[in-house]
Amino acid sequence: MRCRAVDNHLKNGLKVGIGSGSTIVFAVQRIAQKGLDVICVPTSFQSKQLIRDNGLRLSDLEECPQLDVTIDGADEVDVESLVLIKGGGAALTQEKIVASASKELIIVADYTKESLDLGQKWTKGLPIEVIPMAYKVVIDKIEKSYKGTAVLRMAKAKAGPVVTDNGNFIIDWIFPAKVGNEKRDIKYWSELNTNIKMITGVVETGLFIGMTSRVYFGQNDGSVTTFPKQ
Ligand SMILES: O=C[C@H](O)[C@H](O)[C@H](O)COP(=O)(O)O
Repeated sequence: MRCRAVDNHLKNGLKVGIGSGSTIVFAVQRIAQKGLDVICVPTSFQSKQLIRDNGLRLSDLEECPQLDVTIDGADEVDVESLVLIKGGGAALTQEKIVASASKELIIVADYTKESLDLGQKWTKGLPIEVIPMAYKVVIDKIEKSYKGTAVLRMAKAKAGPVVTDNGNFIIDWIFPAKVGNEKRDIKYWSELNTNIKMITGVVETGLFIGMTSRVYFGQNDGSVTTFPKQ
C-alpha cells in the first residue's frame, strides 16, 4: 500500500512532507527506488535520517513553507470522519505542522489501524505533547474535566520520561469509551481537540482532524483498501 500511495500521489518536482514511524520507511524506500526527484521535508529526527539514508533531497519549512503533499503513517484512523490518532512515536507536533503546510495528507497504515470508533484499535491513549513543567497540571485538568486516565509516557531505554524532538513530554490519555449511541463525529473530535489545546501547557494533540485526503490500508492478504471509497 506504501507503493500504491507513492505511485498515485507523488511525481517529479513535488515538495513532499515525510512522516515518521515504521510504515513510512517503506514509502520512502519506494520514492528512492523509483528515482523520484522530490524535495523532502521531515517531521522528526528519524524522518530526517530516513530521507538522508535514502539519498533524497532534504529541505525544511523555512525553505519550503508550502508543500504539495505529505505522506505519513497513523496509529488509528476513523474511516468515517478520517480523524486520526497519531503520536505513538512522539512525533505528532512536527507531523501536524508539516501536514498543515501541505495541500494533501496521504496516510499509509496496515489494516489493524482501521476503525469506526477511535480508541478501539489504539488502546494506549491519545498522545498529547506538553511543556515539561506543566505535565502534572495538564494530567489533573484532563482527568477532572474529561475523565479517563492520563499518564506521563516513560522512556524504555532511558531513565525517566520520553522527551520529544522538541524537548517536551508526552501524556497518553486513555479517554472514556463512548456511551450508548453517542456520535463521535468530526464535530465531536474538533471540539475536544480545541478544549484540550486550550489547557495551558499543552503544545499539541495527536488528533488530526480535517487534514487527511486519502488513507491506504494494507490488508493481511496483500490487497489494499482506500478511504474515502472511490
Ligand atoms: O509519532 C509517530 C507517528 O505519528 C507515526 O506516524 C505513528 O505512530 C504510526 O507509526 P507506525 O507506522 O510505526 O505504526
